[in-house]
Amino acid sequence: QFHMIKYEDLTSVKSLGQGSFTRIFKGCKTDIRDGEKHLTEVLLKELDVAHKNCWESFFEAASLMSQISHKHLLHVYGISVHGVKNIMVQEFVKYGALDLYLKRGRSVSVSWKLDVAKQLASALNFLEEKNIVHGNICAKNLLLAREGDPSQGSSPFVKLSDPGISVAMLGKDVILDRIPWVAPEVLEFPDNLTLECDKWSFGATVWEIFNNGNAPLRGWVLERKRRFYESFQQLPPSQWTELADLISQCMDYQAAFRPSCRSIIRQLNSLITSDYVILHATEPVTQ
Ligand SMILES: N#Cc1ccc(Nc2nc(N)cc(-n3cnc(CCO)c3)n2)cc1
Repeated sequence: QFHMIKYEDLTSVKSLGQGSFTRIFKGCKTDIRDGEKHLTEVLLKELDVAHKNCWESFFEAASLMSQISHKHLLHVYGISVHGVKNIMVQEFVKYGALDLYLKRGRSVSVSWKLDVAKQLASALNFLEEKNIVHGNICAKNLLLAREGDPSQGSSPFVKLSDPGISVAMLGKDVILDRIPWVAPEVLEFPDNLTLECDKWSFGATVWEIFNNGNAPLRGWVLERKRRFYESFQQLPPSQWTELADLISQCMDYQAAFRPSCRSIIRQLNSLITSDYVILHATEPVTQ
């Protein structure tokens, strides 16, 4: 279901570190179109050999992203298999993962953050309309294509990355480690990812964005994370009550009570017009 890219048409330029079970490289793809040689800057996502057995799930994620197209969904050019190497070839998104961008201490305005949240909500709405579950919504999987001018509040532009290997393929410990992004019901039924699971993850991701990319429950051990769900705890609420309300609606332990994407977008729109935004034009950067 997707384009196969010849390994010899790819060159990797430099390593950019790793995602979970993958390593990522900045690279180049050459293709010949109407007799001309074209070079395209790409992101090469290589599945760790140790997780070679997950290659179906790895490529399923790629095919999900290449079957549909939306301005806030990452474009996947195709895949390349060469010996033990399984490589997903993606568009190179200029500023990389949003969590790292925010952690680098860029002071961005509240309206900048709301803009990003709204773009993610519209990508989720698009997937919901097609009844497609992403399964790994988090700030690390939000890629920043345009910075916008954070202080002038000129708008950023984000793209949702592929979900990677399905959480159902991974061990219990990986699922526990994804607390609080993974919906509570996924711990019991990892094979049954629903659209509601993405709503929960959306809530945790908005929390990250408004906490400057700092991970919620950062550094907690798995046992403590598990107890967080067992005792139905919520993330520390933002002092902006309307935002805290939206996050806790998304992170409702009863999946059926989580809001529709349309409701999420409506609530974000009313947040954007609230006076809190003007009062907190650029939050002081809290390290
Ligand atoms: N310094 C720097 C820098 C690094 C990366 C990019 N670009 C880019 N493009 C993509 N398509 C995907 C990713 N990416 C980043 N982390 C993951 C793993 C979690 O998904 C995926 N990064 C741009 C600048």
